[in-house]
Amino acid sequence: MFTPDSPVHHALVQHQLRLAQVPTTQLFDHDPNRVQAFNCQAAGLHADFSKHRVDANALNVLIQLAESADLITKRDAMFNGEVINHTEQRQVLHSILRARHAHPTLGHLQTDVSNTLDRMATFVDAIHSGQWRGFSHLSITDVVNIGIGGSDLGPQMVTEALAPYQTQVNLHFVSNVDGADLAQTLDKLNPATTLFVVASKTFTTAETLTNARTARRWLLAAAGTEDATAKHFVAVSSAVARAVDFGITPDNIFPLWDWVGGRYSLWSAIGLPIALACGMPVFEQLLAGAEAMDQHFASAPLLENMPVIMAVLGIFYINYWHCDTHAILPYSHYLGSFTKYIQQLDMESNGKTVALQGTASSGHTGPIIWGEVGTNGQHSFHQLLHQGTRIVPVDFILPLTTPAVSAIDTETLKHHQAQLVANCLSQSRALMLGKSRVQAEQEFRQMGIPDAEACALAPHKMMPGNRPSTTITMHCLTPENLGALIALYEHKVFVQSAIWNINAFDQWGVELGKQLCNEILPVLTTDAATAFDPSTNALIQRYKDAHQ
Ligand SMILES: O=P(O)(O)OC[C@H]1O[C@H](O)[C@H](O)[C@@H](O)[C@@H]1O
Repeated sequence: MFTPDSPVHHALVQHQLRLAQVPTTQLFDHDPNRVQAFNCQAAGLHADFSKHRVDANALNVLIQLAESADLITKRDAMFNGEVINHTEQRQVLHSILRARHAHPTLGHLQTDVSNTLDRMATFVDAIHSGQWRGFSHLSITDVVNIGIGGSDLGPQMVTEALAPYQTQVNLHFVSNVDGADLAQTLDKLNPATTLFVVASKTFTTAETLTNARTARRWLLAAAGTEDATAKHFVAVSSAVARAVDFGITPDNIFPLWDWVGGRYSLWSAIGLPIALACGMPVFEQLLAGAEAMDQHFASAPLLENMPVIMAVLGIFYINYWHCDTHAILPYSHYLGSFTKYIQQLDMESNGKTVALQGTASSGHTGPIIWGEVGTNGQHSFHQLLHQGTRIVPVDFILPLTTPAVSAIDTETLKHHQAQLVANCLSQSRALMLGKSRVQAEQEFRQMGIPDAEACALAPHKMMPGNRPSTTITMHCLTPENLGALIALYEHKVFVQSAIWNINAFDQWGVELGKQLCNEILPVLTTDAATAFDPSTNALIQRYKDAHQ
């Protein structure tokens, strides 16, 4: 448990005070073995933790913090299917979706999973072979995934990340209830060759159902017959009856289970778009990569456990260095949506103020996650990372090689990749080294600026340095490595929740907005009187005036 008055807590306060006085470069000077000691290798990923503001003593105490929170017991409880999501009375078993080896007690769930994978394979094959035909007997060329949150971000991020593996249908994702999202997608498509995947675990999500109904009207207007729904709509849901009520044929509904959280669901049939775009073998490679990370998390000693080290370092910065935010900066164009995906995973899981027992949690919990692909962020917000008043710990994610592309020859592509890598390594180095007053003055003098003025201007060029980062590298962004990377973050989030003693698997905060939306919507669309707070009433009036 995360108890602020414990000896471990006091030790960490002292370590922070001590380490705040030690430049990171000095940590390297004191420990010639630091690069080897502060790195971790697992499931095709390598993490360099050596640029962090910790030494072996501090890291040992952080690991004690994890031990004192009963991390190992909690981890095993999750993998063994105990009901750890106590507010929803649910097991948390996304790991079963990717477990190839027979689980000692959860074999019945593995059977359901494997039956669903078989159904997915048959379906994907029918689409790819052209055997599945639309209302006018044409085969399917385009698939539109209609879903939001966990029923959108995962498959969207993965298909983008695995773009070099895409050989089959064209994929589109519609999530926003703003009609422009669906309209812009439909504008490009031919109803006769378009298939919709309505992805919703609960099948109650208003945005998804509104988009799905409008898409169905668009289809039926072209097809002229209700029968077309069965040929152009499939669903992924744990609420099969609701999907049937919507008009989707039972044979076209892929199941999902309440032991899979929405933001952990891309490994289930929610990943159908991934299999449709890249093929079932690629989807299975993704699962295999995640399983390799599960095995590492389940068995490696805590001090050599990649998600555990990431998690405890994160806690050190949040609770002892008082860092509020954490940047995720992937140096890969293919990982353009990775940060957005981790935002949901991390912030929806650990954005909590209540401990498991219902009391207020002690200290801050989940970080504010933000970021952008390198090198774009460098020309935008990195200024704040280098010279802003706040320390922002960073994860740099760097595939070392990039897959061949058709429009650029291999040598030129290699040249681009070298520049990308040089940028990534320079950023983590610059964050760590900063720039001293002497260096800054010298640079101004070299520009021909007189001494006195160079001294006066120097503070503007100075950078504090000692800003911490992890660099995660992999040989290439393969499906396996991507699976491992996602699972790494899932487990990092879990470890932090275990130490903060919060439930990472519910999301009651999201519900209030949904409830209030259900109250406001009828007032916007009918003559019902507004009876909310004065600000909301006035805003509703502005909406009504705009629609006079
Ligand atoms: O899949 P659905 O039931 O439609 O839910 C979609 C999303 O809804 C809510 O916003 C939840 O907070 C998310 O965790 C979930 O992924």
